[in-house]
Amino acid sequence: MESYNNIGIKRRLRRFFRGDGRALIFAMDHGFEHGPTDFEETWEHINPSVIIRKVARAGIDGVMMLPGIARIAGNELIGKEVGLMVKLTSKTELRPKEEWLMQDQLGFVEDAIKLGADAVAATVYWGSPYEGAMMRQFAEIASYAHDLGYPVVQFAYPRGPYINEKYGKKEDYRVVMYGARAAAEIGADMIKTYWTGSRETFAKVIDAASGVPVLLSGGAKTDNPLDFLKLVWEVIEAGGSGAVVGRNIFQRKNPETFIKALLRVIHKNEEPEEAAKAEGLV
Ligand SMILES: O=C(COP(=O)(O)O)[C@@H](O)[C@H](O)[C@H](O)COP(=O)(O)O
Repeated sequence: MESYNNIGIKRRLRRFFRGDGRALIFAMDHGFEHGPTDFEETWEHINPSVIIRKVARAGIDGVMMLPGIARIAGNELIGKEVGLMVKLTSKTELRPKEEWLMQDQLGFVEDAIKLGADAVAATVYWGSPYEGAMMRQFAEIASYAHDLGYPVVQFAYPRGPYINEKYGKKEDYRVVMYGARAAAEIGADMIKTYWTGSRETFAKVIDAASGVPVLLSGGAKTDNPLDFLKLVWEVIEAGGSGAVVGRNIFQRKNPETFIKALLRVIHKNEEPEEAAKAEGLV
């Protein structure tokens, strides 16, 4: 029975990655995690169908959404070769700040499967006072999903009071590396995490994940699109498996052009300047 499940996990994971083992995944959970104001600059993208249509048209490899957004915009993915990742945990920024270090489960593996998901995802804030609860939550989701042959993606985000005390900042490579290692050890099939500031240190994070693909978590939009292309270039040069990007795509007026430039960097090994020029970004 186990071998059946493993093949399922492998096949579904491949729906995100091209033959080069890399992927560009569009993230759209911001209306919940940050609030709808994240869409203010490009308001038409508040409608998930509008932005999902654009990203699919641009050739994105995968999309990550919460169950309700997948329900609203799922039609846009029918007939497209785009992997669907449904995230099953989250938090709002409306809750008291002392609870921001916890993500709760808001959907179930069965819901994701009914939505046609190829993978499910859950966040663990390593170092949080609620770490234990998120570990259990992740383990329960993973155990259930793995039994059914579905891969589980971990957003491995070290966050917590002791991290700052011990390492100074959560982006210290030793902290990110620790989170990625913990994600691999708990059974994640793909890891999304922070940039560590240099190619060399990010390569160590990848080593610590021991073969589990590590993707960059995008972060805030850069004013100059070239800066973000350069960041993704560094991730790929470090041996990273790609990027999961939200704001740097949907907060731009021309997301399709930007995606095409990112795909050039990720899949064609084009230098950022070259990719930006080819897509008319500079
Ligand atoms: O992890 C998330 C939010 O992280 P955050 O608490 O803002 O550091 C995800 O909800 C986002 O989808 C992810 O960060 C990717 O989106 P961008 O950071 O590229 O906008």
